[in-house]
Amino acid sequence: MSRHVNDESSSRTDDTASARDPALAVENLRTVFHTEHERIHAVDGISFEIRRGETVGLVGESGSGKSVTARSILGLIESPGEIDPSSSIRFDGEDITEYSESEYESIRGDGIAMVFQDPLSTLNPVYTVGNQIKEALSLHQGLRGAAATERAIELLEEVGIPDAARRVTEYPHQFSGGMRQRAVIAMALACAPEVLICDEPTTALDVTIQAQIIDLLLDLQAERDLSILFITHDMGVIAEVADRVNVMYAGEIVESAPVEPLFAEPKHPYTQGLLRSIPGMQTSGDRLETIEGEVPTPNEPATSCRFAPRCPKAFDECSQLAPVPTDVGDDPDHDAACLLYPAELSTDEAVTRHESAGDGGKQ
Ligand SMILES: Nc1ncnc2c1ncn2[C@@H]1O[C@H](COP(=O)(O)OP(=O)(O)OP(=O)(O)O)[C@@H](O)[C@H]1O
Ligand code: NI
Repeated sequence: MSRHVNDESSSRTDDTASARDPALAVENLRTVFHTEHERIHAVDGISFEIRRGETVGLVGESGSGKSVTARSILGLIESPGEIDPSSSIRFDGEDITEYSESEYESIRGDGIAMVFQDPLSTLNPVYTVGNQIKEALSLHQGLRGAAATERAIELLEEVGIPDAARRVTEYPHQFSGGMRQRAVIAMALACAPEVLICDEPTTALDVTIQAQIIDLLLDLQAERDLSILFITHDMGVIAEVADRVNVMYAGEIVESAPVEPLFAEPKHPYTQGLLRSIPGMQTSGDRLETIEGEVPTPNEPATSCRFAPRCPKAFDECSQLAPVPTDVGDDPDHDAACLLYPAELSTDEAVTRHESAGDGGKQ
């Protein structure tokens, strides 16, 4: 959402534009679930990009729409869910939201791979870990037999599994939780993806193992120039992994910034609340704060700020007008969807700005 008109036109005239194009560009993604009684706007008009070799974090409390975003990118939304036709997800120069199931199959794994929270949802208990990696290698790289076995062992070594030549013949239940997640990452790498989506990949693991898996992902990214979308509800993890952060709330991105300014100067009251709720981040002497209340289910179109009922800074207009992503100050890379911004304007002026941007598009 920081794609300002000038950036776009200048990159088009540049010879190296394609090399600098983002690996993945999500624009105005809307994913709706039609249930018997309501329409749930699980992802409600979000835009972000992942550049090559970059890790973009998507962070927010439970129910904010992170996993639906990931599943939308991979073409895994099933009835009663639907991606609105006005949405676009560009990968390799094409809008993949228009892909058929067989076209999606051709990019899943090869182009965009995913690592889930629970490795057992990816690993099949009845096949050895090695055979599952070899299956991926055969499908995506055309490798079979001894060459595939050799490559599977290499991949297990690459993800830090000791004694890989022996473990390649073992079953998932013979692996510990951390080793299983490493094996899943090896499977994802077997497809040599450009983009890796990690949905809470460390949430089920204890803290030490969690740190090891994060280190592994960062190493692999540097070696393979991977673009990573890292989904978590944990601000502490985001601080370690992300180059850029998108904060999600009730289907919307409420703040977007490179990681340093996001932590140093969070602008959206929701981000400020999330940061106060991580141990060690609150001002000394304060008790650990959590944000009161829960993420509402976005079952109506946004006609107000969805965070307003929980927001300590809310004023009347917040419940009457939906804010749009806005530059918060001088940094064009730092946006917040909040009526408090742009900060240099008076509240009335800012409200008017959001009103007209909401009618005619974004800022
Ligand atoms: N199949 C479905 N049918 C109806 N609603 C759904 C479906 N899948 C997700 N939702 C709704 O979409 C919203 C976003 O869910 P999502 O799983 O993306 O949240 P999340 O941010 O990943 O949360 P968590 O941190 O708990 O994983 C929620 O309100 C959820 O109830
Ligand atoms: Ni989720």
